[in-house]
Amino acid sequence: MRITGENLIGGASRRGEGETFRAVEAATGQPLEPAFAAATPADVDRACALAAAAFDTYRETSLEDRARFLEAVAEAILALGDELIVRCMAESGLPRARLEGERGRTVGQLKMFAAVVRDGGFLEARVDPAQPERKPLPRPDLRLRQIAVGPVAVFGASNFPLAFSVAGGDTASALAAGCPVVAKAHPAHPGTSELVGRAVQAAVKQCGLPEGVFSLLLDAGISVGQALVADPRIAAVGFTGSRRGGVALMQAAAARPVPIPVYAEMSSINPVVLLPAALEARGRDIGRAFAGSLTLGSGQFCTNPGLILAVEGAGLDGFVEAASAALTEIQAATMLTPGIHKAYCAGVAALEANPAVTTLARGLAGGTHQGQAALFSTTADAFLADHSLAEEVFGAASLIVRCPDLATIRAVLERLEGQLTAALHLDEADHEAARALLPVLERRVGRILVNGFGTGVEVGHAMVHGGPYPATSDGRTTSVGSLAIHRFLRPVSYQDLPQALLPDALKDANPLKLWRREDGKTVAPGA
Ligand SMILES: NC(=O)C1=CN([C@@H]2O[C@H](COP(=O)(O)OP(=O)(O)OC[C@H]3O[C@@H](n4cnc5c(N)ncnc54)[C@H](O)[C@@H]3O)[C@@H](O)[C@H]2O)C=CC1
Ligand SMILES: O=C(O)CCC(=O)C(=O)O
Repeated sequence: MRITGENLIGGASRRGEGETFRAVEAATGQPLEPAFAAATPADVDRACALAAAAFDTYRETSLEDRARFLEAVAEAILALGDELIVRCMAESGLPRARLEGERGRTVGQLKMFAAVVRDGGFLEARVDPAQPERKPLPRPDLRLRQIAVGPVAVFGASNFPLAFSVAGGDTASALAAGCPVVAKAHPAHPGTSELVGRAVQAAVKQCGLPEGVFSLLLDAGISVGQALVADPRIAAVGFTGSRRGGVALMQAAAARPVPIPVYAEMSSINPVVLLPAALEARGRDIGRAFAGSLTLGSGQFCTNPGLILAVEGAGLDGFVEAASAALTEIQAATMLTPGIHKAYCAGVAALEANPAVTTLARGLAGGTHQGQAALFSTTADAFLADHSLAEEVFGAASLIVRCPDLATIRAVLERLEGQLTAALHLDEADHEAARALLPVLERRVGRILVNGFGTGVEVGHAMVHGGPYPATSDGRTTSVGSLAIHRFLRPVSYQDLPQALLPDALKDANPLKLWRREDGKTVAPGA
């Protein structure tokens, strides 16, 4: 499929008349063909108008039709074949195996949401039948279901150009909920975005859906994104990226005459706590495993282990030695964009220059656009005194905080901002210490894991990829897993509506065969 550099507005392709820009080959910094042209305010307006026009039809598509559409998107992405992978490798600098895996995750995610839609449980149908004889007052007939919130603006992430981008988790969950999507392509991978966008556009057509169900807009800067979030027809926003970008979108959404929710996944340093018995027994092994997780994808994961907490002693020394030895052998790897590489180098330089920080190890030096891994240490006192030490350095850099005792580890955790994940490395003898930390971790993070690292998020029903601010803008939700659909739904109650006017999900005959909550009890279809 030829990449044209056009915006996809409903069923049409339209060359923008805004600023022209090119994708950059991540490995070399060289511009790639073709030239892309940013959308104009008129393009944003048209995409939003089409999305609004499609909304009532799309949100009432049958569960089966909507599920088939999601599967058609998955098939269309696979049908792009190797061309998608090759373009994505060039634009992101990520290796083939990683991107093939990410494509599998993207397609799997769409299929999971197809199954969620078919199941219908997300509608959360509830029926409280009327009680006309109730004293002192009769009870009305009340029924509830979840409906789609409206058109959703999706901002793709630079670091997951497939699974968190144009047809990634935000788009899949919004479409599953019944929301049209207007996606804003990340300027770091516009070609990849166009290819995937065309696959979604083709699936919309193939399934006979209104064209406004999906549009894709291009921009090298921020004006299109700002206009999109300000558009009165947009009802919610999904975003993965920097704290600065996420907060700017939250502010833009809050400043609207009608504010809307922004689901932004932003920054996280993902504390890893090494408990004493585990450190003593296998500190070196954990150190080697840590070096692998830290440098995966050149460290460009928001789940990257950026902070290690442990009590001083021989166990920690063994961990440091093994992790440092492993890191010094690790090749530098191409980073996603020159800007992200520059930000990483600045973050590492600031740590190197901090008098309270010791540089323990650096990975092998690389080329101009390659990130060189870095491991640092500091004391708990220094960490607690200097807020900058808790800031995310996006890339393969991590800071070990040497603590005098477990109480200090707890104090450091109490001081951290909200995080996506926390990991505990423990043996059975550490259970009591872990039990004391769990309430703190539950307050601070979205996912607590044991004897592992947070990189590589499983897409499933029990996954939370979220966390209190600033890990995300709203810690009550997740951007990965089936629960993500709830970000784009809202409940509506129907009081005393005649059967003929009720949605199928709530009719007495239960034609959709849903599990429902009837008078407070969960009832199987047909029971
Ligand atoms: N925590 C995470 O998951 C990630 C964090 N990052 C961090 O973000 C930095 C920059 O990476 P990017 O991917 O370029 O993130 P970014 O936040 O700068 O951009 C993400 C998207 O939001 C848009 N955007 C940014 N600011 C905006 C604004 N004020 N108004 C409207 N739209 C706006 C951009 O055009 C882009 O499409 C990295 O160096 C890293 O620190 C990047 C990727 C993932
Ligand atoms: O670790 C993962 O699989 C996902 C990480 C992520 O969501 C991100 O880096 O933005």
